[in-house]
This record gives sequence, C-alpha cells and structure tokens, in this order.
Amino acid sequence: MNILDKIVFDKGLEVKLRKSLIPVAQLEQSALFNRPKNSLAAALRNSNSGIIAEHKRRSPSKSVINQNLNVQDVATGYENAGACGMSVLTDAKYFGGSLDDLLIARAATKFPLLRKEFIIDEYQLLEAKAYGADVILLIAAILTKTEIKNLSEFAKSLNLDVLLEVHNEEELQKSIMPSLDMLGVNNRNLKTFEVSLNTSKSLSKIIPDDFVKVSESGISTIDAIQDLKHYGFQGFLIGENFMKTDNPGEYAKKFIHELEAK
Ligand SMILES: O=P(O)(O)OC[C@@H](O)[C@@H](O)c1c[nH]c2ccccc12
Repeated sequence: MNILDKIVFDKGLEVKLRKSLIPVAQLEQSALFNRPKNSLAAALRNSNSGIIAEHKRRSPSKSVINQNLNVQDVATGYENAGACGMSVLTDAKYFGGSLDDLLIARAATKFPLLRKEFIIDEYQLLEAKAYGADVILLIAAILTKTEIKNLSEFAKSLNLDVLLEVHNEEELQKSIMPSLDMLGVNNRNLKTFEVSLNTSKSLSKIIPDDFVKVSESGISTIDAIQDLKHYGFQGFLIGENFMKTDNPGEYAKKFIHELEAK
C-alpha cells in the first residue's frame, strides 16, 4: 500500500465513525450552513497575485512543519496579507488538522476558506458547509470519474466552489466536467512525494480555459510564480514556505507585496 492508499483506507473508517456520531440533520442545523459563499474562483480571477495560503502543521512528506502556531493568528495574518483565500487541512492523522481549525479560521476571517481534505463521501461536503468552508478539494487520484461527477454536483448544490486536483494527463482527461470551478495541478506526487513544477507547466496546455488554473505545492519563490503565470495559472497554493516561519501571515504579506510590485 502506498501512503495515499493508507490515507484513503483510514479516511473510510473515520467517515463511518463520524457519521455514526453526528447525524446529517445536526450538520444542517449549523448556523453556518446557509451562509452565502465567498467564491475563491472569483477572488482568483480578480487578483494579480493569486495566493492561496495554507495552514498545515505537519505532513507525511515533511513530518513536523510548525506545531507552535495558533490557527486564529495564522488565518487573520493570511487575510491581512492579501491572500485570495486560505486552505485549512482538516485531516488529523496525517496532517495534524481538524474541523475545529476550519471553524476557528471561519470565525476569525471573511475571505474564502478551502476545506483541504481527502473527500470520498458526500457527508464530508455537508461537514465542510457546516464548519464554514466556501470551497472543497476533490483529488482525482482517489476518485473515479463517476465519483468526481457525483461529489462535485453535490458540492455545487450546496453552493460550494469545487477545486479538482490532478497530477497527470490521465487524471485530467477523466476529470474535465462543467461542475468544477478550478483545476489544480499538484506538483507533488502524493504516492511518491516527488515535486516538480514542470508537472503544472506540461499539464497547463491541456486544461480548458474555462477553468481557473491553480498550481499547488513546492512553490517558494516569486520567480516560480511569474514563470507559472506564463502558462496561464491564476492561483498558487502555498503551504510549507509560509508555515515553516514563525509568523506565516507576516511572511505571506511580504511575499504578496513583492509579487504585486512585479
Ligand atoms: O506545502 P506546499 O508544498 O506549499 O503544498 C501546499 C499544498 O499544495 C499541499 O499541502 C497539498 C496539495 N494537495 C494536497 C492534497 C492533500 C494534502 C495536501 C495537499
């Protein structure tokens, strides 16, 4: 079993347990459930920096990144920095996150929030909504074409934006459908952890222009972003490069100002 298979196996057990603890009706009663969406896709289209800043304490590829921060400070820091939105890892076992992190970020900010999770079940989309997300991630490597269709259509019915993530051409070909808002290319192979920005560059040519293109992972310099912009990318998902500092918000602010000055 590769790491992605392990994560998905554990996620299946976790979702089953969560479903038995919190019924759908309770999620639907959340005060946040009918909150109007703040669209990440729209924010990216209207931005010239396009940064989506991530909250990530640890990961299977890097182990600990930063365990000493408070999500509320990180969220307000990212919003004040001028990021288009924030990605909040909610997986506990492999990334040290939680749905409470999402709830805290929501209470502290108004900008678009992405629930960064291994989504395999509609129940997780109801959770995303109940805990204040505006956007959800779907990962093509762990879903069939039918699952992508069903989950993305359900997300749209809940008024959530959908970011679909691919890593190769085969995943992209099976995924292109109208119920997606953004197409993300993960520069990191989730099975081997290899990272190359060339993955974004080569797949950009076959992503239809009606989707906002997002490049994810392994981005640490202004030059890399300038380069990716030439390939049509409008969104740049950055985690570790911000989170490894003592003050991710301040670091992101400098980074975004520098990018906007170019
Ligand atoms: O920390 P980085 O290299 O800047 O990467 C951020 C983000 O792209 C990465 O965390 C990510 C992209 N897709 C994912 C899917 C699941 C978990 C994590 C991810």
